[in-house]
Amino acid sequence: MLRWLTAGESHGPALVGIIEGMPAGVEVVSEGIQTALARRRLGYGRGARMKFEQDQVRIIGGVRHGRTQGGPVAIEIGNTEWPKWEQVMAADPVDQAVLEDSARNAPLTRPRPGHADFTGMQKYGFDEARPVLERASARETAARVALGTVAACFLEALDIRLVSHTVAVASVAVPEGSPVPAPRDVLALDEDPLRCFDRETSNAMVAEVDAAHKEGETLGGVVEVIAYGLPPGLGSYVHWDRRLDARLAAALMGIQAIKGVEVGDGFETARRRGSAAHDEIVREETGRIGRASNRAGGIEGGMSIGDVLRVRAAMKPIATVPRALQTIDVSTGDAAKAHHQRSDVCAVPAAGVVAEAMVALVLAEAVTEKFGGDSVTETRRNLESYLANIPSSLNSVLG
Ligand SMILES: Cc1cc2nc3c(=O)[nH]c(=O)nc-3n(C[C@H](O)[C@H](O)[C@H](O)COP(=O)(O)O)c2cc1C
Ligand SMILES: C=C(O[C@@H]1CC(C(=O)O)=C[C@@H](OP(=O)(O)O)[C@H]1O)C(=O)O
Repeated sequence: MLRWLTAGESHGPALVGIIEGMPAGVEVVSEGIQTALARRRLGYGRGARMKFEQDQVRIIGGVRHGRTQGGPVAIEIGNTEWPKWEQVMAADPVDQAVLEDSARNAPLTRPRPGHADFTGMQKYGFDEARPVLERASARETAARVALGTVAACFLEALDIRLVSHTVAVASVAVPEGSPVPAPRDVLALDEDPLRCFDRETSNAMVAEVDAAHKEGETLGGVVEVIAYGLPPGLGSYVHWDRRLDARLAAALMGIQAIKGVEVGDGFETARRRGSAAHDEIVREETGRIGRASNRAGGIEGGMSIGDVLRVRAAMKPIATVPRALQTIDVSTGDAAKAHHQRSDVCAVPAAGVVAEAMVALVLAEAVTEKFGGDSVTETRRNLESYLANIPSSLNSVLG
């Protein structure tokens, strides 16, 4: 069983992630995690905070000399901005006079529509939004990306590789039928300002972000995660919570601001007739039993079919709109404008990197569930044995 948790606040000293159940022998190094975290900070339209704040990675358990040991892997992501927040976010009680003097501690009583502020205050009994936004903030996704990197290293040892890219920013979308990126395209994707695989669309996305910025607006969009090298049979049709599509949807919906998930052609499939909706089963030149298309996104019956997996997540526009929205100042009861100091205009490229991490975690969990193994060598042996034992009349596996 693979399980994982994160802890920490947006302006706290550090975030912490723990992943338990990772087999021994997975190659993991701090530098790899640091690189993944740097990718999460990329993207045209992110706010000033992404530039001045740095993530400081420290693996504090479960890895020795670059390999997992079978125990829980714990990763700390220190925040270089902590000294500025030491009083406001102190775990232990702080002198009230010091807090009252601190501009940073000014009560946030004008909750932002679209964020967790208002309902979080009602639910947890706070009279201002600071304690809510500290945990609701997507800063927490840094810990998920760190854990997702460990999951991706495990998957890579089994020749399963993931790629994510931006397919839409607001209404600017890559043309229907555009080529999808492969693992070899990751460097080029990371160099693109929007992590978009289509140069012309990327230019139009940059213009869209610029226009939104100028007008005090924010934007959402759509990201896609693609996984290559999956065996058939991860997940199951036998129970709703064992379905791979259900688990991927929950994981992606669990990312802040994600409001929709599509598997394969998703909503477009619902508009098609049956004969144009499914992926016909064909004998390929290699003798392998394959599919004539990939509309289903590599999942049927809640199981991976051994084809390329494609899932998409739709992100709503950033809630902290510079052209601030109507709210109520809960300290006076009067109508007011929602609080706004700074924010991202568009964080869709970062959401793609987070989505990739979430998909890696779900796939790693599904792999450990099906193939087990206390070491990655054992997992690999079990996977190869399973593939070798699929009867030739059913063989959809290459090589
Ligand atoms: C990578 C990333 C960056 C984000 N940056 C901001 C931001 O700068 N300002 C903001 O108000 N919301 C930002 N959000 C979105 C909020 O976290 C999100 O709107 C909030 O949690 C409420 O969304 P929910 O209703 O889906 O929970 C970001 C989300 C992600 C995934
Ligand atoms: C810090 C990160 O994202 C933050 C996520 C976020 C939010 O409300 O979700 C709001 C912004 O923070 P602030 O309100 O302090 O400017 C983002 O910068 C990060 O991704 O590392």
